[in-house]
Order: sequence, then structure tokens, then C-alpha cells
Amino acid sequence: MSALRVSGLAVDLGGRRVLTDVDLTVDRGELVGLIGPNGAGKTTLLRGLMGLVRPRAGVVVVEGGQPGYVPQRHEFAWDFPISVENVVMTGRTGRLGLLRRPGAGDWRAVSEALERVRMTDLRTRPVGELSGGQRQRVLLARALALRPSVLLLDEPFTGLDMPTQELLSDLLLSLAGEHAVLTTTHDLPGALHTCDRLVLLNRTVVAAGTPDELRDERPWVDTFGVGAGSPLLKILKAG
Ligand SMILES: Nc1ncnc2c1ncn2[C@@H]1O[C@H](COP(=O)(O)OP(=O)(O)OP(=O)(O)O)[C@@H](O)[C@H]1O
Repeated sequence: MSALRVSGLAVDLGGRRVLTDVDLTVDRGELVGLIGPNGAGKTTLLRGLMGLVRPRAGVVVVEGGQPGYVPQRHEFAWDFPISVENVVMTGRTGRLGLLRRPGAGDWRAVSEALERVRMTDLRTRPVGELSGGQRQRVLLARALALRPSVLLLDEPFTGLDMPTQELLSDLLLSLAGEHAVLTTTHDLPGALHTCDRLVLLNRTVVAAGTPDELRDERPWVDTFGVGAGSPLLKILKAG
């Protein structure tokens, strides 16, 4: 049984159909890349899987109930005066409720999550002082603090330098050992190199498969609407 199962998902925003008839699965042990042009509905799909937008139709089944969610970095208020470990604790506030103080078990989950992303040394640092790569790891730890089976990440590589991207992609690969990981990305070469499977999305799933199974140009042309000489297709050939 897949850790994440989506079937027939449709989402309307502002009176317009943004996603239609989306089917996908992600198994524990898989790192799956969600790829598509700007406006394809990638973020909307992740938000639909999180229950942040109400689907018009379809079924979403998530092992363990709630996925861990890593939003785009710019969506987080980094200038708020709060330490790394307290940001990671907010990943559990849904569990805590408003009136209960964090208990030993909550702090243990936070410590484990910080250890997993190798941020323990910086746990008391104000988040406003962190680099982009460190911030990305804090958001990942915040998602891990819930100990989810399914991890959803929205463009985690954007704005990171190459070595930091490589570190993060190694981290995601190792997390995929114990989780089902679905990540949106515009880094096509990175996705072809790293992901177990790719899902090409443009309002619906145009194609899905391993990078090897997606060597053919057709689904990429259909997804991105590019012409024959497009650099995107050259990346595909080079990969
Ligand atoms: N709150 C909203 N109200 C109405 N339309 C919206 C809303 N949020 C997003 N949309 C529209 O839904 C479509 C999908 O947007 P979404 O952000 O999911 O795309 P995306 O694939 O994540 O794009 P990008 O790669 O640019 O991040 C776009 O046409 C966008 O304009």
C-alpha cells in the first residue's frame, strides 16, 4: 500500500479549475519529483494534499494522517525573533493544541528532527541569522518534528548554491529511506539525476515514471508547451 494515494483530485481556486483528475501514488522509500511549468498547479496540489485547500473532487489517503509540509522558504516570516528549536517545535503545535505546553516527548521529537538535518549546533540561534541552506533545513526539521510518513516539499532547492543543493538532495535521498517524499522542483537536471520517479504536471498528470522511462520528448513537450529546439529538451538528452 502506498504511503500517499491521490485519485481523481480536482481543485478550483477563484472560480477556476486549477487541478483536474490528478492521480498519483508515492511509496515509502521513494523520492518523487513533481515537475511542471509556472502555474501548473504544483503548489496547489501540495496544499490540497495538506488539506489547506478544499478539493472539489477526489480522494487523498495519507499514511499516518498528516503529511509533513515544507513550504517555499519565502513564505516563512524569518524576521520573527524566534530560535531554531522553537521554530521546529511549531511543527508540533497542531498536536499540542493551544493550551498544552510542550512535554519531554515533544522536545525529544524536536531534538531528533534537528539531529536528522544536522542543525543541533544551531538550535538556539535566532532564525533570522541563518543562511538560505540552513533555513531550508530548519523548515525540513519542522516538518519532521511530527514524525510523518509522507513528506511534501515545495521548491526546496530554489536559491541555494550548488554544494548546498547537493547536501540537501543527499539529505532528501536518505530521508526517502524511511519516508515517502514528494518534492516540487524547477531543477530538471537535479531531478533527473536524483529522483526515483518524476510526475509531470500541468493541471493534471501528463506523465509519470522513472527518469529512464521519461526519456521521450513527447510528455515534456506536452507538459511545458516548448518547441523542438528548446534547451529543456537538450537537458533531457544530456541527462
Ligand atoms: N488563491 C488563488 N486564487 C486564485 N487562483 C490561484 C490562487 N492561487 C493560485 N492560483 C492560480 O492557480 C494556478 C496554479 O498555481 P500554483 O501556484 O499551484 O502553480 P505552480 O505550479 O506551483 O507554479 P510555480 O511553478 O510558479 O510556483 C495558477 O494559475 C495561479 O494563478
